[in-house]
Amino acid sequence: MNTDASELNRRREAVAALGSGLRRLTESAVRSTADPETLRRLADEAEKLAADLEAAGRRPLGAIPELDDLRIGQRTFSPVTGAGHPSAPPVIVERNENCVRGRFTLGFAHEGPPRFSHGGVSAMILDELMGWAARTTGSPSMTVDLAFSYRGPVPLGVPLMAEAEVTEQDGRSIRVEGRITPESRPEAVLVEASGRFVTPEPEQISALFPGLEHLL
Ligand SMILES: CCCCCCCC(=O)SCCNC(=O)CCNC(=O)[C@H](O)C(C)(C)COP(=O)(O)OP(=O)(O)OC[C@H]1O[C@@H](n2cnc3c(N)ncnc32)[C@H](O)[C@@H]1OP(=O)(O)O
Repeated sequence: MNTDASELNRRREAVAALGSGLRRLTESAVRSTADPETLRRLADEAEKLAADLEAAGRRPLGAIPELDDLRIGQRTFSPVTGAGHPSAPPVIVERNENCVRGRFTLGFAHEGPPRFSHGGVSAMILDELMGWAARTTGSPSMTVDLAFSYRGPVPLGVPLMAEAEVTEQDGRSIRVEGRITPESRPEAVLVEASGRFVTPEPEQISALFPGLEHLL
């Protein structure tokens, strides 16, 4: 496959375009009040679309898309930040020295209590952003312990912000704090998180991610 910069850009834009269309479809599907005949017809069309995509080529389990950069946490098909993922908000991340900030808006696809986000969605967003913050230390790491305090419901359809920063590093262990707030009121913390990330030993990395060591 041709992987020069312009070809990668064309692919990046096309992946984002498909992701955007699928997000609109997902949002429409979970809001739909259509009659059963319409739903069945659209279900058949969805099966055909899926078959076309499958026939056009699929990556095997464990293969890293060429658009990804694992060293900074960038995953094209991440369920949190991936422009190509059908249910990612997607969170748009800015990296700073030892902290990261993500901006996003949640929709019906992320609903838990009526009008508010599912608690697991908030947890998933914080886990990912805190992982990006841990990566600012320069070492790859994995979440081993993560605790959340839900202080207020997270509204759908409102611009939100997630922030995470490294608070301590001791050998392989990295402590990270995170929070979700409305973008317009950063002082109003809705979800708070505290976690620990551990850098696997080189032999653990080889056992867990064979062949990918040079990408981590
Ligand atoms: C390499 C990067 C790839 C990209 C990752 C993307 C981010 C993710 O999505 S991570 C996914 C979710 N997380 C996981 O699946 C991790 C599962 N856990 C593991 O595989 C292992 O715990 C692993 C490999 C990280 C570390 O294993 P191992 O080296 O045997 O741990 P171990 O020696 O027992 O513990 C290391 C330290 O962490 C602590 N620790 C381990 N597990 C926990 C835990 N659950 N809670 C609190 N502390 C823990 C230990 O107490 C120890 O601390 P200390 O050094 O102070 O004694």
